[in-house]
Amino acid sequence: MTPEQEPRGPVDASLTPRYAGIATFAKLPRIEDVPSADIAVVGVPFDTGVSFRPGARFGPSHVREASRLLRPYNPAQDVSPFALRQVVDAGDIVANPFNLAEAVEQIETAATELGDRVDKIVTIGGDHTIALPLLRAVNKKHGPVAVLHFDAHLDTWDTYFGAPTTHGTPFRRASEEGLIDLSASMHGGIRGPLYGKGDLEDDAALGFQIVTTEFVEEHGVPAALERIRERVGRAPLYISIDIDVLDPAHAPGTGTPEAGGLTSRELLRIIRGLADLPIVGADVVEVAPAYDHAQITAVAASHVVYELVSAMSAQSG
Ligand SMILES: N=C(N)NCCCC(=O)O
Ligand SMILES: [Zn+2]
Ligand SMILES: [Zn+2]
Repeated sequence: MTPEQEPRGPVDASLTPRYAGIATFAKLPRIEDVPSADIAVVGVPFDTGVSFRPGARFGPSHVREASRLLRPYNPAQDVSPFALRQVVDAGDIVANPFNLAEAVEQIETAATELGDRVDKIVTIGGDHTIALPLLRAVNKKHGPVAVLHFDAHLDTWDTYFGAPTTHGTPFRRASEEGLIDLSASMHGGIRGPLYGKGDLEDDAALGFQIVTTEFVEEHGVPAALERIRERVGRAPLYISIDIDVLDPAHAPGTGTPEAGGLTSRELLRIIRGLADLPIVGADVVEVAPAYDHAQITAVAASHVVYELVSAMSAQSG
C-alpha cells in the first residue's frame, strides 16, 4: 500500500484531546473526507415505530459521543480495524418523523446507495423498525441472509394497533418478504414476559430458533456460541443487536427494558466469537439517551459497534 492508499484513521488522540472536536464515530473521518471507504458506520435517528418510551431518535449522536474513547487496536480480536480498512462515519440517514412509511422508504434507499459505495455497513439506530428497510437493502445486494438477532424481544409480532410496521414487528415482515434465510436464523438473549405462549409458537413457525438469556446463564458463552455457530453456518450473516438484550443495569437507556439480561461482557464475548463468520451488515438499535445515565448504555453500544467493525475489517477487502 502506498501512503496515499493507506486508510485514514481516527483523529490522533495524542495530538488532539479526545473530548475536543466534532464526534464522528470513534473520531473517524467522514465519508466525504476520503476518496473511498470499505466500512461505514451510519446513524438512523428515527423512533416513530416505538410501542413504549420514545427517544431512540437521539441514539446515533449519543453513541458517537461515547465512542470518542475507543482506541485503534482491538486486542480481543488482535486487529487494528481502522488501519486494515478505510472505516468512515457516513453521517445520519434522514427519515421523516411524521410519516413512517416514507421514513422506511428513505432508509431503504439511503442504505442501498451507501451499500453501493462501501463493502459493509454498521447502522446505529433508531428504534428496531429500521431493521426492516435495512434488510431490504441488504437483500438487494446479497439475497436472503442469515439473521442473528440479539434482543430481549422476539420482534416477530404481527401488528400493534393494526400497524404492521413497528419496532416489534420487523423480523415478521422481513420473513414474509423472503429477506431472511430462515433455515439459518436465530434470536439471542430473548427473555421476559410475552403476550402469550403463542408468540413463541408463531416465531418458531416462521422458522427462527432461540438461544435465551437463561441458556447463556446456565451453560455459558462457549455453549451459546456453539449453538449459534451451528445454526448460522457459513451463510452471509446480518447481525441485528437491540441494546435491550443487555440487562438494564448494563443498558438502562432504552425504551422497553426487561430485567435479567446479558452483561455487556457476555455480549462482547459472543460477538468476538463470531468474528470469523461472513458478516455482511449489522445494526445496533434502541439506545434512548433520555433514560441513560453516565453514558452507560452508549458506552456499551459503542463497544458493540467497535467489535462488529473489528470483525468486519478482518473480512472486508
Ligand atoms: N424492539 C423492541 N425494543 N421492543 C419491542 C417491544 C414491543 C412491545 O412493546 O411488545
Ligand atoms: Zn428489544
Ligand atoms: Zn428489538
